[in-house]
Amino acid sequence: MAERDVYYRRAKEEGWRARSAFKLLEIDANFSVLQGVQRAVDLCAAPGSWSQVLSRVIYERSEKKDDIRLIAVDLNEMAPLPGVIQLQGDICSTTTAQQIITHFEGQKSDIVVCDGAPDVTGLHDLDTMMQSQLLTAAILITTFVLREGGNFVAKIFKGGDTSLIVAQLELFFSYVRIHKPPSSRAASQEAFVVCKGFKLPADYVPTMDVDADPETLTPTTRKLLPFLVNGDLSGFDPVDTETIAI
Ligand SMILES: C[S@@+](CC[C@H](N)C(=O)[O-])C[C@H]1O[C@@H](n2cnc3c(N)ncnc32)[C@H](O)[C@@H]1O
Repeated sequence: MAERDVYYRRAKEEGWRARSAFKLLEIDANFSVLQGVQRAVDLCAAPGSWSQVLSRVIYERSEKKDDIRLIAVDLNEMAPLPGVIQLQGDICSTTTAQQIITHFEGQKSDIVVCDGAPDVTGLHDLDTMMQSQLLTAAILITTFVLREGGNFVAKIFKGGDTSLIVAQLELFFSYVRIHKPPSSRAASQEAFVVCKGFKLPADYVPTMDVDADPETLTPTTRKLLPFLVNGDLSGFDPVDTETIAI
């Protein structure tokens, strides 16, 4: 039986909505990203197998079950899951970031995960570019909603500018790894970034407004935003890079 069928069958047997559940379970088994998590944001969540994993693992491990908050966001509607607040929206929109914050009642999340994938065209470069736009949106939302020290897991397409993605994430996380779980099909260009130890650089003020008037941004945000959005390093020099090191 082909490898993918094993995961597909196991997903059916164990009640997961998609075989993707095993990817997050395997990432957690390797990196303990769900340890101690009470609040979680699942970006690009439909049909909901990662939300199921978050819900099951967090409820199983938590001693303060009343204090658990899980938010799932997707463009598409998703069948309800007990204990999961659902937002139907675009992760590239400022409104989505604001709605997440509202649902957490001012508190921040312990983890943000994003398994987002654009509609694949089969054109490798285009697919990789659209995927990295989703990843950028996920990083920008994360700068609003993740607590200091929190974790981030997101899908990437390998073969894009992986080193640029890692450089972007290292601005915000003390630990960044690229990982391909065994349940991710070998032929797929998909992999995951696993990041821990979130910290906003000093003077970085979160924004989703990638076209913001530079004059309205703090100096650090003004320098980092072009880099985050399109990898433009022209605003950097070695001194600047040291200044923003976290
Ligand atoms: C691979 S599926 C996610 C599977 C999910 N992690 C699970 O385990 O069930 C990718 C999802 O990304 C969503 N998506 C793509 N672009 C999006 C965007 N801009 N905003 C929100 N969701 C998006 C799609 O609607 C799709 O449901």
